[in-house]
Amino acid sequence: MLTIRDLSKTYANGVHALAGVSLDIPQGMFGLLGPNGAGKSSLMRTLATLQDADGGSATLEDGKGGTIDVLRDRDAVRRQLGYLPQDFGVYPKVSAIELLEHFAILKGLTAKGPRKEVVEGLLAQVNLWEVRKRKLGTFSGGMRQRFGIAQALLGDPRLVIVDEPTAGLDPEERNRFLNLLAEISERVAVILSTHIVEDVTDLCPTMAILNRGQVLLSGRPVDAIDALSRQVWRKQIAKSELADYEARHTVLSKRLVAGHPVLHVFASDAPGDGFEQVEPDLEDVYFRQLRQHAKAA
Ligand SMILES: Nc1ncnc2c1ncn2[C@@H]1O[C@H](COP(=O)(O)OP(=O)(O)OP(=O)(O)O)[C@@H](O)[C@H]1O
Repeated sequence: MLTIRDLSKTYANGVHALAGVSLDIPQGMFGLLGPNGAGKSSLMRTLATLQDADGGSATLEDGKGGTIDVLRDRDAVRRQLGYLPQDFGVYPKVSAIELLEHFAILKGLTAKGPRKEVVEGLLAQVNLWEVRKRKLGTFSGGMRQRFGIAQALLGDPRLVIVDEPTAGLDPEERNRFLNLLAEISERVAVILSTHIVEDVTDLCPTMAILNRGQVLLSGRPVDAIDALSRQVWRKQIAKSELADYEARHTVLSKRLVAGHPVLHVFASDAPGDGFEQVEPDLEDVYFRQLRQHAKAA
């Protein structure tokens, strides 16, 4: 669906935001996972034709047997693409239906009848029909993001890019939003960029981990989890023991449970010290990759 090869971008301040990114992004939901500053937004903005890359290529299938050069043929990409940026702003004094109408006109839906049908259909799809006449300034974070999805779906895109859409949403809104994305991904390719591991675990059949502009891993989460099988160990310790354990073990994560740190450590053989083996999850995969990358740097 989308093939990215050796994409690079260095900003004027010398930051290598993309350092030779290559990815194959299929239909369905693709999770792009990485910490703040990994380069996710730089990649999303490049694919959305909002900024130039320094080198590399990105090719999008056009659905008719041909391909589109994403870096050069911007108009063609824009006809196939919906984008929800990280900092999606709305006019607070305008109602949802008015603003969506306005975006629809900008997208080229000039005929009134069909436009009304599309706008109303999208508002119903993202569950904002009841509140369509309310001013956007009164919307919660989750409602705003669902409105953001409605505008991204205008013009029937084949690829939808959403950049960190769940940051700041409460658990219920986050769930609702992710369910909406899952529904959409049955029909269009969705790239979901996020620093929240569960967003990917819950939803994405394929994924990549990005850090400091480099792809650390890409493929199916289940395979990456399988590869860690029998190598993740867990133990609850006292806070005062933390530094000692960190010095002696490869600690992947520590989480406070009832005030006591629970460690996940990586070890190919039993690490002793009272650790018990656990089934690895995607968070273990993620922290292991980031750790290895930090060590190599
Ligand atoms: N316009 C810019 N000029 C200079 N440096 C930039 C610019 N945009 C991003 N950067 C830097 O490039 C790196 C990658 O940033 P980017 O926003 O792509 O990462 P990200 O993974 O989306 O992180 P975040 O979630 O924090 O936005 C960071 O070090 C950032 O400070």
